[in-house]
This record gives sequence, structure tokens and C-alpha cells, in this order.
Amino acid sequence: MKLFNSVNRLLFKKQFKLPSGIKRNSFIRYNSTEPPFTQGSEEYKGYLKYELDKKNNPTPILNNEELFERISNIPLKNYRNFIIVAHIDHGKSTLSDRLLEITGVVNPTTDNKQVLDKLDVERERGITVKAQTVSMIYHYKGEDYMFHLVDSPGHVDFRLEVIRSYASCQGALLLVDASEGIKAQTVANFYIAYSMNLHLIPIINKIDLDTADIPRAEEQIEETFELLRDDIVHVSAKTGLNVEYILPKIIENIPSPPIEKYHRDLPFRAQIVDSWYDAYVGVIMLVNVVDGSVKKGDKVEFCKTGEKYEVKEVGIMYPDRRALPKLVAGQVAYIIPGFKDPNNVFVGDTLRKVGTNVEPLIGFEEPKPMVFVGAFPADGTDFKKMEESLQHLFLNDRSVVFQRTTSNALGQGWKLGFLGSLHASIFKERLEKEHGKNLIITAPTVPYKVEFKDGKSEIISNPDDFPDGNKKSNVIELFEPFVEALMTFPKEYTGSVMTLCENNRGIQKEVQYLSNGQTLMKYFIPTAHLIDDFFGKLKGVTKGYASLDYDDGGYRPSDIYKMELLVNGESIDALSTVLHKSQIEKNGREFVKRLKEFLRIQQFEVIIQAKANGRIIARETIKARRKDVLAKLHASDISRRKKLLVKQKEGKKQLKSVGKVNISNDAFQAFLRRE
Ligand SMILES: Nc1nc2c(ncn2[C@@H]2O[C@H](COP(=O)(O)OP(=O)(O)OP(=O)(O)O)[C@@H](O)[C@H]2O)c(=O)[nH]1
Repeated sequence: MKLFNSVNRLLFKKQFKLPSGIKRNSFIRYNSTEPPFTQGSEEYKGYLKYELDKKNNPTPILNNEELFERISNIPLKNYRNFIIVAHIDHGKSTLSDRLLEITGVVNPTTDNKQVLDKLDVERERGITVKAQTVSMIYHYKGEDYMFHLVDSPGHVDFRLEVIRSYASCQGALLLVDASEGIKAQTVANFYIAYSMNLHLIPIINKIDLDTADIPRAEEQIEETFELLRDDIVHVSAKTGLNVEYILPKIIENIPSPPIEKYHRDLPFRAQIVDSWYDAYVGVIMLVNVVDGSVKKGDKVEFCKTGEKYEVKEVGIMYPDRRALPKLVAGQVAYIIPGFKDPNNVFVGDTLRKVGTNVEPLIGFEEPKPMVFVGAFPADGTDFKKMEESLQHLFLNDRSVVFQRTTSNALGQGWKLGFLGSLHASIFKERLEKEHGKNLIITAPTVPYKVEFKDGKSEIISNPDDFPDGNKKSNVIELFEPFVEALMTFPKEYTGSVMTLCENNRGIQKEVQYLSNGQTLMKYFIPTAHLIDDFFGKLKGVTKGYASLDYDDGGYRPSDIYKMELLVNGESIDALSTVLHKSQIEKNGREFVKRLKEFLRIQQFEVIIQAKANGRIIARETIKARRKDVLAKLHASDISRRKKLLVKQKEGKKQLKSVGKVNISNDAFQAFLRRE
């Protein structure tokens, strides 16, 4: 591989005519600081030829024996575990693809588009949802190095996933898009990496774009993160330009796993970093091996549950599973424990060999769902079948909370909890795509906290359970969750963003004007407003230029009430919401109006009301009208008559009944989807 790289480097050098005055040995610097080549220029054509040659002479892909032999000889001091962090869409997955090609993990001749984005949703939506790990071997200055690269999700909903991934890493590549510059998530991810003592390698990506502004991105990196301009590598992950210069930087700047924490001569101990389900082999666990070694046939124990299993397979992700005879300390690798139920595995738990009784490692913070929805099967749908199908959908995402629940209006169903609004919308979209009309999904809600007079407190994630009327007399205080939102946008929108935040009951924490003409603003925002498309509204008032990141902002006392929708005096529990006092009048009026539109004309008068704090807020009436489906037919048209009557009968079957009023599935769905 070394030979291959030097041949390529020569080829690469030969293709470019360097401007006069620039020496060959300043080649790296030249390529990493100058603007990209113009398309169609001689240099660009030369670069394309280099790309073609690379494709025709790829680094050979090792078979399992070769792989194990190479890995077995790599000492712990030559391990580098790192993560790529960046704002969403700044090119993490694309950069991973290029690194995998250079190190011969994947063949560059195949179309490597986001090799690591394995979940369907990730490929469909082009975003990373789960962190993925992949191992690489890189030969440098006569020695083999083992890299574990973690491609972490960029979106804030998956922040805990990012933090967990950091735990097994010593360094991070901090990626910034050359045309976009630093964004909210770049800042947020930088601070996490910094607080966890990770060594950072700054990289400016997308230098091939016409809109790339490299000096501006450099200035931002230097000013905001106090990283040296000279340390920045300039790359195009898309074309591969300069990506090879990142690898030596990783070796020289990121330390190996610390020898005081990782011991190859102690009994086996590993931390579970992630787990997923495979239809053929069952559960697969990704582990960070901290001490000792483990191999197929070893008996291992989960510290948390005490459950014991025999190891069926061990190996590394390369980029798919490659079975190896054994794993050793320092590796981030997989273990197949040979069971099917994903609920038996707890991320953060420690694995040890049976009988060794070594101390468990410190676990991770459990992800807390921030957004809840109810899901109910429409009439005629098989509950059990639907439940199996839903469970299947969530098998690979253990952060989804899945519980049975019942509603007086919609019958038996499930309560689903998600990490944030993107997480919820990804699954909602999939549910709607896969189950369409067979599933009614209620409006998203957030978990409220209630403190009672007896000192107890409760988290309420179903609005209908929110204390009201008599139940409220035992309550001392009600709390709603907030997020600490971090926004960046061009300075001229500062006033509009402030107004937006104030209108969403935001509490200002900090405003900073950055040198690049951007404002960085921090506000505490109620989570309920955040999930009500706050980002969409933020983009609206900043012409799409804002970026948003958020963190848990804790609970704050709040003047909140349950609002019910009544149809002929009967409350429809699935449509209850929890609202702040300031929103009740407006939302109450809007909700009854909307529900009126969606309710079918009934055979008697229907009264729709919104009620909160024991008071009727709004009211609408639907006048009775009998629908005669045969009215327009000629008396002798018997077969058509029959058909229509059958159709009417089917339609009636579809109606969900609340009190005496029938509400069709379509009406529920249309109301909830705000169509
Ligand atoms: N022009 C250009 N486009 C790039 C470059 N790198 C990535 N892209 C494009 O930018 C988009 C986002 O790239 P990804 O690699 O999916 O970004 P990501 O950071 O992994 O995104 P998330 O996983 O959603 O956070 C894709 O359309 C890429 O093709 C680059 O160097 N130049």
C-alpha cells in the first residue's frame, strides 16, 4: 500500500503544473491553502486523471486471514480511535467513504456513496441516524496502524449517540463546509469534543465548490475554536482532493488509547457501545474492548443483568462484518452473543468473562424521549399483526419507547417516545408509508412534570393524563421541559429571530456577534414550541440561513393546562393537548373550527367544544342532515342502488364511535395531520 500511495503521489504531482515560484516540496501546503481548480482547466483534467488511475489501481482488499495477520501485529500504541464531527450535511459520510477507499477497506471502483449510512432511512433521507464504526489499517513510515472511525449523526436529536461514540475515541476530525462556514452544530459538537479532551484536527471540506470561501472558514475556525490556521487540512471529500493528507495527521496528532486505561494482559472487559438486530444472526453488539481479549466460544456475562451467553462470533466492521479469531483491548469491534431479543442488551453495560468478577465500567446516560405520539390501528386492522410490524420497525433503534396504551376514542394502541422531532418525524413518515390508512397517529407532545403535595412527582407524556379538575387539588406545581437553543444566522436577522423567540415564550440567555457577520444566540425555548416546527419558522424568518442546535434545558415551572375537545359533551381523549395559558384561547378556537371541518355531516346536531381549566373556551355546531345516497338515482337502477347501499354500509363500519357521534378514521387522520 505504501508503494501504491507513493506511486499515486508521483502521478498526482506529475499532473499538476505548479505556478512559478512554488516549489515541489511545498506541494501539500499549496494544495491545502489555494482555492480549488476551475472546472475544465488543465489542472482539473490532471486531477481527474489521477482519480481514474486511483480507481484502476485500488489498494488491494485483504481477505480475513490477511486481515487478522496484519491486525495481530499492531501494538496498542499504533491504534487511533477517532470520530468525525460536523454540522449536518457538511460531508462526514462522504469523507468516511474516501478514507475507506484510501485504506483499501472498500474498492474505489464501486460507487461508494455513504458506505456507512446503512439504515434505509439514512440512505433515503441522506442523514446519519445511528453512529457507525469502521476499522481501517493504514501503513505509515514502515508500520501498520489500526484506525477505528466513528461516523456520528450530525443532528441534535442523536446527541447522546454522539457522546457515547466519543467515549471510545481520543480524537476528532472537526469538519467545516468551505461555503457554509461554522454552524450551530459545529459549535455544539466542538464543545462536547473539547470537554471530553479529544484532540481535534480541523478540516475544511467542499473546497471544490464555486462558493467555497476558504479564508473565511479559516478565520472562523481560528477565532471560534482557537485552532491554528496552519493545522487546517483543506479537502474535497467529494472528489477526494487532499483527503490522503488527513491520515498522517491522525497518526501524528491523535494519541492511542491510553495505556493506563487499556490493558491487554488483564481479564476481558468491554463496554457495549451500540447494538442492532440482524435477521440471520440475531443481536449484534458493538463493543469497546478495554481489557484482555475475547474469542468465539468464550462464556461472557452482562454485568447489568447477570445473563450469561456463549460468544458465537467476534470481528471488526470492515465496513461490513469480518469475523476474526479474537478481539483484543483497544479494538472497537463486534460480538454476536447468539440471541434474538434486542431488549436483553443495554448500551453502556459491561461484558466480562464468566467467573472473573471484574468491576463494571462506568455506564452511559440513558437517552430520554423528548417527543411522544400515540399510534392506533384503524378499524379492521389486526392489532397483533400491527404490533409485530411496529416492533420490527423499532428493532434497530432502541431509543424508541414503545408501550401499549388505550384510548376511549381510538381503542387499544401504542405510545411511542422519540429523542426529538426529527427522530419522531423519520419514524412517523415510515409508519405512514408502510401502514398508511391503517394507523392513526396523534399529535406530538412533550413530557410534563407534576409535583404533588405528598412530595412525589410524576412525568406525564399522555396529555389526557394531565391533572385536571379534582385531580389538580393534589398538585403543588406543574413544570414543562425547555431546551437551550443555540442559533446562528446572518446579523441582519437578529431582530426577527428575537421576536420569533419571544413569541415562542423564549427566555434569552446570550447574544454574540461573530466576526463573520453572524449572530450566535442562545435562548431557553419550551420543548413544546421546539417540536411545533420551530426550526421551520426560524428558517422562515432568516430566509433559510439559520442553523439550530439544542440541548436539554431542564424543567421550569409553568402555567399549563389540559385542553380537551368535546363532541356532544364527550371528551375525545386522543385529541387532548397540554397548553400554556397564553395559547389556550387561540388554540381552542382553532381546534374546534378545524374539527368541525373534518367531522362528517351527522344525522343529528353535533356540538364541538374546547374545554380547559373547567371552562368552555370555544364552541361550534354542526347542523343535522340526513345523507340520502340514493337521492340522485333513477328508481329502476337496481344494481347501482345495491352497490351504493353496500358502500354506505362499509363506510359506516369504518366509523369510530365517540358517544353518539361517529368520527371516521379519515377525519381523525386529517385533523391530526392538519391537512
Ligand atoms: N461539492 C461537494 N459536495 C460534497 C462534498 N462532501 C460532501 N458533499 C455533498 O454534501 C452532501 C452531504 O454530505 P454527507 O456526507 O451526507 O454529509 P454528512 O455530514 O454525513 O450528513 P449527516 O450525516 O446528515 O450529518 C452530499 O450531497 C454530498 O455529496 C465536497 O467535498 N464537495
